[in-house]
Amino acid sequence: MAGTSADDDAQPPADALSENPYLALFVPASLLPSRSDIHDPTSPAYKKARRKHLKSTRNRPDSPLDAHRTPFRAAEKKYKARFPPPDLSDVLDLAAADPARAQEVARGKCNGRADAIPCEEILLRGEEGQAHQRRAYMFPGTPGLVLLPSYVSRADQRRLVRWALSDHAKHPNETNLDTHYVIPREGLWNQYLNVRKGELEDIEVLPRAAVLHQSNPYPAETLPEPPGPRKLIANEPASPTNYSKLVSTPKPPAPPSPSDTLMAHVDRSELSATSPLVSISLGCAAVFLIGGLTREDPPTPILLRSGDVVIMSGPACRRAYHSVPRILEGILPPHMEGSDGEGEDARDWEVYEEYLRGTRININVRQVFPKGFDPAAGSQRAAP
Ligand SMILES: O=C(O)CCC(=O)C(=O)O
Ligand SMILES: [Fe+2]
Repeated sequence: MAGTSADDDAQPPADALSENPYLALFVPASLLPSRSDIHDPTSPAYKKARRKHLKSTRNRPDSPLDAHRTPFRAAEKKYKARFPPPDLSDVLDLAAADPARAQEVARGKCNGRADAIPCEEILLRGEEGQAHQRRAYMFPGTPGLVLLPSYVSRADQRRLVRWALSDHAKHPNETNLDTHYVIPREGLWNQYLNVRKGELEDIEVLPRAAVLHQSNPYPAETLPEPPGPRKLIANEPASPTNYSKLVSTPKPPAPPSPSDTLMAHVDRSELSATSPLVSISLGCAAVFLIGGLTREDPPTPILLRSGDVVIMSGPACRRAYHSVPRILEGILPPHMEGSDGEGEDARDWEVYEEYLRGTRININVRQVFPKGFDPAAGSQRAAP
């Protein structure tokens, strides 16, 4: 976070105050934007970032994707931009209207707006009269999309972070790193924890290519290309009829990605194109874009914060283009900081916090096979 001085603290965040009536009540001066803030065009930080940006883009060739920039691609480029930092005022940010999340919102250098996108609010059943009754939001522009802001409790968010890193990202589960590296059975995260505790000497993680160079299961034309301008992905959607063919074709390893963002794609691996997908966001906030069945449909931008849940359901939404072009790294909600919990929660949280500060974790649950489909036989079972 940018450093502050007494002088810096005297500057009120004019735009933020006009957007969020709760800010004035909750924001400690140390959290207000400072003169060393990249969002302030008069600050030295902004000028330095501008010089760096001009220098780094001087001789860069245009990506072939930019020759015809679809509305989806244009939106991705906008939110990806490092300089100048993107304006998020057209991004839906429901936390901006929730007094319970005012501190979390106040930390952001760029926030969205609670009224940026038309949506319909529904009070969740069975929560009437509770202090913080949770709500769901539906979108007339994207049928099948449901957003449940702040659905996961703060304690559960911390539990899920531990579960994702320590319990889930290890054998027998596969991660994208398994494609390129020989990963220890206890998983990279647990190995890292043991090294930090001094219980284990650091082990070098070797690229698979270095270990298995003599037996490459992939035909030469499917090998990943070196990182370069991004290419559009258009895999054949899975279905009960082409399932056997798809599973018997080796999947080429994905090229190494320069960052944690997720390019526009349609979820095509599920044979069931209509069962709902449930997605939980943890850690740093991110801009999520969801469009239509082609990249020509302009996407809806939504800021997903820690604890938010998205449900993608129905044929239009399950096969809609979506992406995560931006993680707002460096800023965590207050409840993801500090080991002030009890028991399990207080145990070595520091290392999780340190990791999360630059990261967003997404956990999603999806049904791959339709009811009655037998993956071993590769066919639909006859109805009983
Ligand atoms: O990170 C997200 O919110 C979306 C993840 C996603 O689209 C995917 O895993 O297919
Ligand atoms: Fe996806």
